[in-house]
Parts: sequence; C-alpha cells; structure tokens
Amino acid sequence: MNLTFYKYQGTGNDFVIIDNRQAVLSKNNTKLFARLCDRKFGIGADGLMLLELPQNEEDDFTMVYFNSDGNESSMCGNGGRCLVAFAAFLGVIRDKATFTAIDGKHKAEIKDGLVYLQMQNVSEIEKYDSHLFLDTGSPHHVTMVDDLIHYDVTNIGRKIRNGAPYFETGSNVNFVEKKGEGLFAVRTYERGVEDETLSCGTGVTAVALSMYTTKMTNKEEVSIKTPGGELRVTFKETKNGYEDIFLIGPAEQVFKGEIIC
Ligand SMILES: N[C@H](CCC[C@H](N)C(=O)O)C(=O)O
Repeated sequence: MNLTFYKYQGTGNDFVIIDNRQAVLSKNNTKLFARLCDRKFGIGADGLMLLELPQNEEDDFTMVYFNSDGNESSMCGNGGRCLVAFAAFLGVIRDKATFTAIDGKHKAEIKDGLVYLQMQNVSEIEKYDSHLFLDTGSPHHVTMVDDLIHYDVTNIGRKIRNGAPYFETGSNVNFVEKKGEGLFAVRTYERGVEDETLSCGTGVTAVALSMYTTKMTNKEEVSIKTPGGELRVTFKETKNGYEDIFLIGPAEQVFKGEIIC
C-alpha cells in the first residue's frame, strides 16, 4: 500500500502526519507506526498523528497521537499545534480550530504565523523537595538544575522516568534553568521516545505553571527556550488552579512524501 504522509516540526519536535479521514489506518498499527517513526528504517519522527473526522458537531477534526514507539499516547502539545497547521493546509479549517484529542476538547488559532493551542485546565500540582509533578495532558516531572547545557538529560532523565513512583507507566522529565525574569531554558527526556527531544509542548506548559507556582516568576506569561526553539505559555491563576492555558509557537510543514508499506 502506498501511503501519503506529511512531515511537520514544532520547535524541533517532529511528527509524521497522515490524513486518515477515510479511516484507512486503524489505531492498532503499532508496528507500522513505530517503523514510520524509525530514523533509519523509516521516515523518522518523535511521534505520529492521524487527522480523523470529527466525532461531534462542534469539532473540526479528531487528533490521534502515537509516540515513536508506536503506542498511542497522551496529549502532545507540539503535535497538536502541528495538526492545526496541517488542518489549515488541507482547508479543513481557516485560522480557528476546535478538535478533540485523548485528553478532551481543544481550541486553537493561527495568528501572525504562530499556533495558539489551548491546553486543558490544571487543578493540581504536586510539590516535592526535589521536583514537581503535574499533568498538562501528559504527565510531567519538573526539576531545576544548574548548567543545563551540560546536564546529562538522557541518562538522568531515563533513570527518573523508569524509577519510583513512575515505573512502567513512566513520566516525561523536564530539566529547567532560570535565564531571566519570566524566561527559562528547558530540556526534556520524553516518555515513549525514550530519549531527549528538542522540545516538548506539554512539558514547557508544565514548566511554566511550575515556575509560577514556586514563585520563580510572578508573570502569567512565560517564555521557554528549548534546544529546538522558543515557545510561550500564557495562563490565568484561578481558585481552581490554572485555566486559559495557551501553548504558543511555530509549526512548519517540512516535506510531503509517499511510503510503500
Ligand atoms: N511523549 C509524551 C507525549 C508527547 C508529548 C510531547 N511531544 C509534547 O509536545 O507534548 C508522553 O508520552 O507523555
């Protein structure tokens, strides 16, 4: 079977995207999805997304996300931003989108060449001496470090991801360094990629909220430098936690291709 795919990247987090509105591919193609994400035997990507038909009236489409291990996973913030850009490219939307992903409904808008993706509200942030833990659509362990640029993200990240209390289920692991007022640098070890990625959207969202809740910033707008580029997170503190959370950044179509599979 010949399969048309599109390659997108959002601050270096890269994805294979397939228009699956005809439902040609079923979700249990784990081996195929892992192969397509393989950087030697396939196209190569941190994850793969299917754009599918909406399941209800308000939605423009449905998002289905798979990590590069081929398994369907929790929400991908950078992926969601890329899928919105893809939907606009296909003409499924103009510049505004409403879609459903595994963590629920999302609204998004394309403005001045950037994709604004509304993330789910966050009502709980667990605070520990060494780190914080919260779920921004995916689970995130957030810890501050010095000299981030030389930090052993892969080995230390892997240990945390597999150790207590995460074990098999795991967590994404974000290492943060403050660079200025409302400005942080982040490197992320990503669950399901099982390596450092150049950027993680739900991860920088988790970092922004963590920095605010620990008073490392008093701004409800945080800029985050990742190795793949800069993202912005805006949010509002409410009596229930954090709402109106937006992940803002670029999303680019890198190439289109056809693969025999
Ligand atoms: N690997 C993550 C999902 C993708 C998260 C990341 N790519 C993002 O942009 O949010 C997990 O399994 O929890």
